Amino acid sequence: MRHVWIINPHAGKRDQTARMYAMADALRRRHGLECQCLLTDRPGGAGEMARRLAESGGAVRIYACGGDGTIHEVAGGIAGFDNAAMTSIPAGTGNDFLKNFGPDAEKFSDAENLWDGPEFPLDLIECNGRYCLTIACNGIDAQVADSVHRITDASPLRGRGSYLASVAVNFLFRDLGHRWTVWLDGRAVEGEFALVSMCNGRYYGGGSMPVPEARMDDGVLHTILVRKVGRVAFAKLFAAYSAGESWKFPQIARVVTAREVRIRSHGEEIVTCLDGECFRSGEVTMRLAEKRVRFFGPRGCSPNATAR
Ligand SMILES: Nc1ncnc2c1ncn2[C@@H]1O[C@H](COP(=O)(O)OP(=O)(O)OP(=O)(O)O)[C@@H](O)[C@H]1O
Repeated sequence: MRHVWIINPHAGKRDQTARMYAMADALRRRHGLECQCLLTDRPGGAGEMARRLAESGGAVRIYACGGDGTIHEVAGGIAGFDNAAMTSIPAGTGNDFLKNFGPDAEKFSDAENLWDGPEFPLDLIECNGRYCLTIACNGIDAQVADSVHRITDASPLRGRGSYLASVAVNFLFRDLGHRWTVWLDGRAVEGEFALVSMCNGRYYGGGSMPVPEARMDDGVLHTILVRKVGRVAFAKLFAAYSAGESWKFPQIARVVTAREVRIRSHGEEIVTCLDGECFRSGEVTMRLAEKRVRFFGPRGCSPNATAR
């Protein structure tokens, strides 16, 4: 069994490459493991490295060292491969994925808790030929995520701070609605939508939790649909949405459990964000990819630790 660290030196506030090398070295010395460290050289590099390792055919455990973007790439790279499993060593800014594990998230910082940890398969969301581990969002929340990257590059704000700044910018200066047709397992709904987000995990945007019932291994995806509303109504909804209480606004928001959700825009391109990584297109299809990635973690941990 190989143990491979895929390290994103550009994740988080400071480069943690040296700490990752030291952890890999410690496992090599203490347990005689075959450990290797690889550094990403560009965006998308972690996904390609993970895929190459999985395609090589041998048993491999991959440690995604970075933030949600790095985890997203590695999960997409090994999705569907039986010989490859992954975990996360947090070195990112938001690290929203690990929030799903509750207090056990801290244990992921030490590879000593990981190398022989149990495996459990997680569901994924397949979206336009890519994979998403936690939340696939479309509309205003994806626009917010898209702007977060620009704010983070251009200011000292990080994490929740840059997220809230991005919410303010989009809320004040962008259109809050889009004319879309949305198919829920083939059933069409037409109208103006602020956002349509499919949730496998519970957290994004530095800690917002739109659907607290979402579980990452139950073969069920929860999609939250929010209709276009005025800025005042949206401001009232925002806090409830982030706290998983959008049920307080039944005229505006609803949650469905469709296995496939398709969105077609009748105007500008749809902004989609998968685990914080954004792209634009005219049509988006999101569907359940059940138990598609093998994940391992500290003994006793659960990706549903904070689920209601
Ligand atoms: N060598 C590299 N050079 C430049 N960018 C890279 C490199 N390797 C990876 N990236 C990009 O760095 C970005 C940020 O990585 P990541 O999301 O893991 O960290 P983060 O943004 O600090 O954390 P989080 O997403 O948890 O807030 C990703 O979009 C990834 O594609």
